[in-house]
Amino acid sequence: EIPLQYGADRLGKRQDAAMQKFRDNRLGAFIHWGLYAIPGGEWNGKVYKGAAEWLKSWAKISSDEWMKLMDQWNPEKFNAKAWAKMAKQMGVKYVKITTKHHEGFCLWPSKYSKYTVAQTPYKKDILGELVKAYNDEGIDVHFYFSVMDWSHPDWRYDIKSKEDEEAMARFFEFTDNQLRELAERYPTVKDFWFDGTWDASIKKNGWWTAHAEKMLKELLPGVTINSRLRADDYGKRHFDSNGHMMGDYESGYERRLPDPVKDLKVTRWDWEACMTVPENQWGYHKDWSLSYVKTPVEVLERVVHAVSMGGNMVVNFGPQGDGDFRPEEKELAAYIGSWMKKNGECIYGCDYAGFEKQPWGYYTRKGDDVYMVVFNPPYSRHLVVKTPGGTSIKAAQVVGGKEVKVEETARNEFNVDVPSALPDEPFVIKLKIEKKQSGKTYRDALT
Ligand SMILES: Cc1ccc([C@@H]2N[C@@H](C)[C@@H](O)[C@H]2O)cc1
Repeated sequence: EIPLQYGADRLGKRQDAAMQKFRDNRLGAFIHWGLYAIPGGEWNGKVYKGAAEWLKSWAKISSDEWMKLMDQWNPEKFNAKAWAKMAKQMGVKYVKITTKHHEGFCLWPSKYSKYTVAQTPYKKDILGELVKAYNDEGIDVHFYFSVMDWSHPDWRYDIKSKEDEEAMARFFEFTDNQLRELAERYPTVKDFWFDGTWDASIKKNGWWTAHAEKMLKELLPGVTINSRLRADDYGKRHFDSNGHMMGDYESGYERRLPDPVKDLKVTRWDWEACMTVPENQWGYHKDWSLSYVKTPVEVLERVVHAVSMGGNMVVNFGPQGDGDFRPEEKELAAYIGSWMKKNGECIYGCDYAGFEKQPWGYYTRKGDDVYMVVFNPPYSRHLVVKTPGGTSIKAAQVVGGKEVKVEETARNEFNVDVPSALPDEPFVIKLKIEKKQSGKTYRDALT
């Protein structure tokens, strides 16, 4: 192995209680909320199709011009308790909030920046209100933090001169101050999810990324940190030059998921995916007709897909500038929540089952219970299950419903019956499995 000073701090999954809670949570929500929610993708009468939280970039707006939006920041419909109720009803166990996105506007009254809620007509500490409201509902709070800060004069994309080096030194001190401030003001925060760390200016300073993780873990024992923060001695990100994951969970699955057959390697480490409901909108965009908007079932399938491979899924919400949510997002939260109320046991605390993927859907597992989450019931009305060697199925029951017939059809192969009255939404069958060789003998073909 290559000797590294700023490579992975640990091999294998963290086994402490805080990480187990991160893992057991499984379903989270992202909140992308900032000045970009005010224009909602439109500038000077032109609607930009790109991600709304990047409007400043698409419309080539100067920071001075962009920050004038602060004078309009007064979300009169914002109600932290209502947001927390919506999250509770959706069944999310944690919420990741953009404390500061690339634009540099802070949802908390940071004393290190003049671009914060304190300098807006709203004045109050939005982040503080949200942390309290979510925590009061028993929901963990995670902080999204963009290292790249378009508003800061010392931010550099690359380091090509002594001045750049000196500027970035000041920038890292500014960032350390903000991170320490967040940790000290909101000590119940459970995770920092870093973004905006792909530029050369960060890759050439792997030492700082290791320092930032170490500093937060000293301030908040148990806190989890995403792999996206980290760059090693050679600028390698997420996984160091020896192939070991940095941080506590992989955070590369943004708007994409590992393949359930080809990418089983991800079951060896912790990982968390995040997704948008439109094709690519994190912040509020006023016109969702510009791209495909996933249906609630399509969102649900991605949640189950992630959990079936031992990962978490964070579903994104982009609140409006007035502090309310668009109807599509309220409906999505309600649908997911009603499904979780009936079937959440196949998500929360569940992991990869180690069964071969089948076309009808996904497996998840909790101890000896294996769940079949069915999205595509077959015309045969038989759900084929291929069990690992020495494993057999003792019983099968629809969650919230009746037993279904299980029949052994070949070595380590079973037919589990689809319920006679086919449910009108994805349904879950709970299997009782047992370590048992089959009583039957099977001959393989001679070919
Ligand atoms: C090219 C690109 C840069 C940044 C992003 C940010 N990461 C997501 C989690 C959002 O915050 C998006 O603005 C997305 C794509």
